[in-house]
Amino acid sequence: MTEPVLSLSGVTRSFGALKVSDAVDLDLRAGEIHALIGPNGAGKSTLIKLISGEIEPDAGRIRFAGRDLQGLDQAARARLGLARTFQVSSLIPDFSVRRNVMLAVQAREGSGFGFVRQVSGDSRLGDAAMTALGRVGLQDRAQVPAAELSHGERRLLEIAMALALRPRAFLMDEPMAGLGSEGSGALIGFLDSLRGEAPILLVEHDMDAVFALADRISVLVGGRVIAHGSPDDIRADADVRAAYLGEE
Ligand SMILES: Nc1ncnc2c1ncn2[C@@H]1O[C@H](COP(=O)(O)OP(=O)(O)OP(=O)(O)O)[C@@H](O)[C@H]1O
Repeated sequence: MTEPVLSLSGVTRSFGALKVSDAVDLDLRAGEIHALIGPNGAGKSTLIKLISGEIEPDAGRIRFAGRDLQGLDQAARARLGLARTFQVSSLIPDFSVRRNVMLAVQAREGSGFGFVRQVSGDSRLGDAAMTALGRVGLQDRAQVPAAELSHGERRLLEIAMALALRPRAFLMDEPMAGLGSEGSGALIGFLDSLRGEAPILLVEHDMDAVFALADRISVLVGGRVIAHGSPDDIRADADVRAAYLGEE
């Protein structure tokens, strides 16, 4: 079998006395959506932060696109093709939707977010931005300041910015949060079509979305992966039902 796009082995991280990631093994293969579920405080967001480089593990290895990520900061990991979505802080609220995506395209090309003023006149960047916006259905909102978008539209903008990076893998932390049923239905459809482009590690509390989308599911409880398998395996797993799904 080919090497997974992303793999974690023995990843461990504590905050003080609290072990939040406990010898986690996990992988993400080409073409799949791998959902990471678990109760509040299980350590899901911490794993996303460990993978994206926001924090470093105390022990264990993370490999992505054939290389060890140890010592690489968030920007370097993003340049390798690791796209983390739903960092609301990455939007510039006063800039238009289109200009926000143009900045993301420019960042992919290595010049960073430094040349904020020059970006607005570059038609090539503008075209790439409009392509990404068209993919998520936001082309009609391109000229609106990002601050005026609805919550659901902001989520889509963040996906467009990630798409513009042409990533090798997506890390998505609760993309459905705060969306109504119509919004989450549309996002489920879109994510479903996205997995062929780049695999998705999906942290999500919305179990309808998880069971609709996931090819595989890992269940995290107290920082440990207590179960891993297909959606049918997970539904049938007695430990999971006791630890998590039973709470629903
Ligand atoms: N920087 C930090 N310093 C100290 N404790 C932290 C820090 N970050 C997270 N924690 C603790 O680690 C545990 C796991 O948090 P994490 O946010 O990873 O859980 P989660 O599974 O994503 O939860 P939720 O589903 O509620 O978002 C929690 O007990 C949290 O309080």
